[in-house]
Amino acid sequence: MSELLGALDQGTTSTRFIVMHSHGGIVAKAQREHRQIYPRPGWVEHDAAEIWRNAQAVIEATLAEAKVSARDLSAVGVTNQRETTVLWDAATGAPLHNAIVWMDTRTQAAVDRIAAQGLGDLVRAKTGLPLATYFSALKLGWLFDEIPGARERAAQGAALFGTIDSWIIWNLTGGPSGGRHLIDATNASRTQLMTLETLQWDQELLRIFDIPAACLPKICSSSEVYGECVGALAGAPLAGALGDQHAALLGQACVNVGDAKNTYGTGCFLLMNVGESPRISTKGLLTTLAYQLGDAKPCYALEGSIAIAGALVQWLRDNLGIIKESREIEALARSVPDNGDVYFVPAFSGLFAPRWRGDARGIIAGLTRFSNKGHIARAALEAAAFQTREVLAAMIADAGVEISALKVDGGMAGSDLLMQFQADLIDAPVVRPSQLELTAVGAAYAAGLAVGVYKSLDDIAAHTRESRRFTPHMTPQERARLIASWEKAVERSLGWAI
Ligand SMILES: Nc1ncnc2c1ncn2[C@@H]1O[C@H](COP(=O)(O)OP(=O)(O)O)[C@@H](O)[C@H]1O
Ligand SMILES: O=P(O)(O)OC[C@H](O)CO
Repeated sequence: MSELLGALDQGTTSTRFIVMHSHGGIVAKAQREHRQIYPRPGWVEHDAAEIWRNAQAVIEATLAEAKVSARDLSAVGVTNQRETTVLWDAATGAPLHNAIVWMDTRTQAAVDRIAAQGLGDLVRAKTGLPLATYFSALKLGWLFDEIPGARERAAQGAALFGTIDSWIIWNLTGGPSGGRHLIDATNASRTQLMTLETLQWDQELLRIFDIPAACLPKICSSSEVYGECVGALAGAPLAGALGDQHAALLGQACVNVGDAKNTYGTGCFLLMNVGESPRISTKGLLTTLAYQLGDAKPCYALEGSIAIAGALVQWLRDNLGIIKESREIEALARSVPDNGDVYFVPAFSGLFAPRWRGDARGIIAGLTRFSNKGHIARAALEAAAFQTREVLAAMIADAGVEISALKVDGGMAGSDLLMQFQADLIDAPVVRPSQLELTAVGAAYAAGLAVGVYKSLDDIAAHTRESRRFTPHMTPQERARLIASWEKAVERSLGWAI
């Protein structure tokens, strides 16, 4: 018999809540965007209080649409944009500063300083992550350096650190009145403060990044009962939490070694399940925790992280105004037969995997009097596919496995033009599921597993459904020509920010 599950997906651009049947069908959902705050070039912030207000609003709206109460939900899961760093007052629940978002580059000087101390290899060996502006530890260090007295208050446990899952879980379970200060192990694996092998905070890393242990949340598995919700979800057991990319991996049922998925959201994140031992990449990929489900052995993944994908579509919408809604990019891109030799390298936050070049900045290359906004739209869509191809090549080389087909999800995977171009570029089928909300679905699966709605991962795998398969048609010569031009454009984006 089908049971109802809930999941809150707190993403980079919006927050949504879904109610779904345990067989995977979505009953109702509501979504709300939050403000993107850009105080300086390269800086990106969110108001964590606004995010919490939006979370409550979408929960209420979804329950009303589904005509159910929180007590009808067998369990609720949370999934979130990762790395984004919140520091808040334990007594009042007020954030001490805007949250610093994962794509923010303000910590580049700190990256360079720690690299100059020769600590990069040690940090990577312990955490699976390169030194980069992307991860939480340096963002938290920046907050401690900039907010007077914050480090001292944190050392007394009066100021609490969390990624967005922690912030939401603390608030959902009571906030200042007894809220649970937790982080799930997948999110903890993105802080650069946790040892990947042991899934514990690492004392040496805490010293390197100058972080007092008292402000850190307790690390929990991704699937267990963390507590009972209060407020809009009163009475529902909170039982699942994963970073959004890990949730999508579970939502796509990538539960066997070699299974991979690519999620096209604000950024683009390709994860491959590599099984029960973490393997450190030699090709510029991250090693990360895939998930840890209750007492079961943890499962690890290799990840290729691309900072800007759908965000480029939003940039064309918000900063240039050449489209009014994201989905309009498809028609604009189809108004031209090809990219007209225009390439858009969206290195707005430097380049992430596999290059890790903090000094790169965005460029549009190949413009002539012939170029028009259709070519720019097409180049913007194609940029996600070129970056994915590069990450996939690194992953195949690193993991030593071939990929028979690429599973995709996320808002931007709605673009048929992009999905066809992706299949052409990687010369392998791209498989789109019947619905793209697999991040939220994955968090609901984790919650359902914890309370026995699902007995095993096989139960989950039975619910994934393919809806469309894009097969490659491009000639090898055309593919090689396009890739060579893209690489020429990438070379020109490097070394801009120094
Ligand atoms: N039809 C579409 N074509 C291209 N891009 C799209 C389309 N629909 C949504 N997007 C882009 O996808 C992103 C939203 O996807 P989503 O998975 O909700 O992201 P996130 O979880 O990062 O907020 C936005 O950046 C948006 O511009
Ligand atoms: O919010 P998304 O879907 O763009 O995902 C953001 C990632 O978790 C950042 O690491």
